[in-house]
Amino acid sequence: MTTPLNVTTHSFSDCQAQALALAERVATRLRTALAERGRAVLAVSGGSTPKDFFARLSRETLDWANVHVTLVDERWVPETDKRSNARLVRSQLLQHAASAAQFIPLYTGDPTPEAGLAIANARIDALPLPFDAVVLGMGDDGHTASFFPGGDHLAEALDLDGRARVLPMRAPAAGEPRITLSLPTVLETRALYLLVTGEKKRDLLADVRLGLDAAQNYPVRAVLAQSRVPVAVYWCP
Ligand SMILES: O=C(O)[C@H](O)[C@@H](O)[C@H](O)[C@H](O)COP(=O)(O)O
Repeated sequence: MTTPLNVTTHSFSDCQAQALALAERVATRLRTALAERGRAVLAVSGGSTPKDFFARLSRETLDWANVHVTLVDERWVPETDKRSNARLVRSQLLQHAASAAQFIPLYTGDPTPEAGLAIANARIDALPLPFDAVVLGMGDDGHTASFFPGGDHLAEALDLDGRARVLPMRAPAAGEPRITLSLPTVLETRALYLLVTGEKKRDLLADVRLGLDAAQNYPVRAVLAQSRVPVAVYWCP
């Protein structure tokens, strides 16, 4: 029995075309927000996939000084660490025109995400939500954000009625302790994008759509099967 998904998929023959198309789409979303509300709010994910997207988006001409940029999730490391998503965003996205954006990191410098949770929650609470765009990635294990299989706060993070905006997350496949927006906060957006590459991730998404038993526990399924906001998947080989 297939899973009714709130998803449209945009497939590209090459990943530069994918990156450019998403950058143009997100830039349009930001320009609309700036025109209508005088400000825009963007949340992006880390990992290796978004580098080309970030490079393209960083060159888009718009009023970046009135754009708030934050992270969907973060590895609990300082920005001096190569694993830092804040480091990735500062070096790949907040360059060129986008260097003027207001960046709100999640890492607080506290020894653990649990210790930094109140500050991180306050930072997200202070944003003029809803987001205008949220860009997710996905791992080969079906995680997205830091919603990892076996995560210690996974059930709470995926609770659509949950009240926490940000949660700590420790999981076997997560590497460092993480901090992540909760699913209801990820879904508090005018537009939601899932940026994925490669056949393995394409097939994983197909398994979710087909409702295969193996896919039932992929955390990304919670994002694809919800009915609050449509998901636009951007895929390239
Ligand atoms: O902190 C992170 O790693 C991300 O936020 C995470 O959710 C990422 O999007 C996936 O792990 C995909 O990572 P790749 O793009 O490296 O495959």
